[in-house]
Amino acid sequence: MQAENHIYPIFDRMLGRADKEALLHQHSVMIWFTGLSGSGKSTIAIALERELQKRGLLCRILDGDNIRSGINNNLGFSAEDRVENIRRIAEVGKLFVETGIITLAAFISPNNELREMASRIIGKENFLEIYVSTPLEECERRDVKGLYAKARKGEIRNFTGISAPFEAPAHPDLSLDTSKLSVEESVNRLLELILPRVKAE
Ligand SMILES: Nc1ncnc2c1ncn2[C@@H]1O[C@H](COP(=O)(O)OS(=O)(=O)O)[C@@H](OP(=O)(O)O)[C@H]1O
Ligand SMILES: Nc1ncnc2c1ncn2[C@@H]1O[C@H](COP(=O)(O)OP(=O)(O)O)[C@@H](O)[C@H]1O
Repeated sequence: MQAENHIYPIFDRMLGRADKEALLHQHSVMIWFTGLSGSGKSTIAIALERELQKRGLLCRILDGDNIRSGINNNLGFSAEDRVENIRRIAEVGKLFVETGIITLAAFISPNNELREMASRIIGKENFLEIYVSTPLEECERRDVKGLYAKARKGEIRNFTGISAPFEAPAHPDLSLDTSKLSVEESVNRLLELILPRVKAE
């Protein structure tokens, strides 16, 4: 009882998302990129972050390079591990969004169940789903990391698009096929969608 009396007044005084957003002169949102390996998720996120920063907007990118190599370095690509991967990313993403930061997550997140879980954790109203819909043939032609070749040879198991499924989102907020759109065109489409939401009045 005594502990509660001490703790509650402190929580009452804790600064909230609105205070952080006011400090940063922006509104936060989660921009969730989904698509095959090599579809262009990270490339577009990086280019978008630069454009938002030019406009005085603070962003944070979450991608395989900073998540799978760190907080999630004990996870692989089984169905169970992908659930835990996305769950942790969504929880971390939620913290950034609550800090007023525009958050860009670039993960394959290969099915509706995973993306719905992320949206539920972060809050539907804070979540924009961007489907980078570049066809498998183009991703495989690019084969940026040589992983498709290895997957075709059976050297990598459960490889999305080859030996593990990818379920396209039914109603994404935006679709970007990078076999047809330049990076600049994709970024411009994203800016049209995002700027009205994130700019402070
Ligand atoms: N089996 C298998 N399937 C898919 N991808 C694999 C696999 N093994 C390693 N990789 C590399 O890991 C990157 C995908 O990680 P994600 O965290 O985005 O995947 S997931 O959302 O949990 O499905 C993905 O990187 P991106 O190219 O950045 O998408 C791959 O390079
Ligand atoms: N129009 C385009 N949009 C995005 N990426 C493109 C485009 N054309 C070619 N690429 C190349 O495709 C690759 C996409 O890789 P990456 O961004 O790492 O994809 P992902 O994060 O989805 O795995 C990069 O080498 C990038 O330079």
